[in-house]
Amino acid sequence: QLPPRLGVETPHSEALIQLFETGLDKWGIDIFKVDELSANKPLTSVVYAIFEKRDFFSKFCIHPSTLVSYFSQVEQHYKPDNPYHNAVHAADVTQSTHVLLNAPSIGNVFSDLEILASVFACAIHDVNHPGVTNQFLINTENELAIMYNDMSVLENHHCAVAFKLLQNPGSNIFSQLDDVERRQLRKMVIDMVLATDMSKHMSLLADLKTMVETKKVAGGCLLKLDNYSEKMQIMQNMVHCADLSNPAKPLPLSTQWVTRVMEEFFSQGDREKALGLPVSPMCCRETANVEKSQVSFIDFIVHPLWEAWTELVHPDAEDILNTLEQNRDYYCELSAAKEAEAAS
Ligand SMILES: O[C@@H](CN1CCOCC1)Cn1nccc1-c1ccc(OC(F)F)c(OC2CCCC2)c1
Ligand SMILES: [Zn+2]
Repeated sequence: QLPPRLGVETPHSEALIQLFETGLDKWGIDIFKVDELSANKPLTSVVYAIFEKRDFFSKFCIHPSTLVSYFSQVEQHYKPDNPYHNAVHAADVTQSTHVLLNAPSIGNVFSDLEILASVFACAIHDVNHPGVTNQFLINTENELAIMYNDMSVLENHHCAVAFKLLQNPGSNIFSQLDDVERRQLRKMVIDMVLATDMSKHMSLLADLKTMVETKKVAGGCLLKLDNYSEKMQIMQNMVHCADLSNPAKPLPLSTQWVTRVMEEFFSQGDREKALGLPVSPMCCRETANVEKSQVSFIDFIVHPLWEAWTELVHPDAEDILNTLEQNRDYYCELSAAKEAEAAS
């Protein structure tokens, strides 16, 4: 028999259905409201809603109860005590990518399997995140760093946990794919999740800029890119853009993410101090300048990435870039005001 609507038991199912009706395809849905209305199952409900909207249940012969069984386990493996790297972030990145995939200029570029892989990769991309950085795991010789030889430690772990959960009985949502499709999907997911490692950011962005310069466009649509590598570059950058989309969301959402990420960074700083380790940049709650850090994060990392993406899908992401620039100015003014106050 069918699981509850949207795959989650909640007293607010009607309101949640309403919210998805109006907001699922919109940049700026209140994902924190989704968290509340889904009784803290934002990931399962967002994935269920996207699979329904994209008709994935029938396209890939996935039984709704299998989807609920698998993503409930994935959701449980996101640590709810993490202020930032929790299931709400996963739901946010997944829904953001769902919106990016709807850009007209991307329309016919990706196959259903590639779209399935992208949505799945987002949903699991930070699963079981410990709330500390790769550098912290390496510096403390954490078992995960030993396991993955200090290479993309978190990202390898997220992938491995996600695929291990698929093997649980009644949870393999890909059981009806043929072997070729399943192998292709697994490779695409691994390539996308490993590309969310911030140490890959500069090379990913360089490739995106090269592609934009040589962009093959006909009639405003990106041409069907035949080779895997070019297509994967776009998918990796799309997921990376969604992962770094907090500053490009409406300000009330963006400020909540800043508070959350700083809380997570500060608790890492507290742990580093307690361990006698040097405190990582922006992790010291006594000295960090939150607003200034956001301005440089946007100027040096987020804006260059979104500028390149906006050019690639021109003009579909103009509003997103504008929001990013407005938010940047907000943090800049806040930072200046803080400085002026400190000087007075
Ligand atoms: O840590 C970031 C990459 N580092 C690379 C080295 O330079 C500083 C930035 C990306 N990252 N990785 C995991 C979470 C986040 C991350 C996600 C949303 C962030 O801000 C906001 F949008 F919520 C965010 O802000 C930090 C704190 C102040 C500036 C950067 C960080
Ligand atoms: Zn993430």
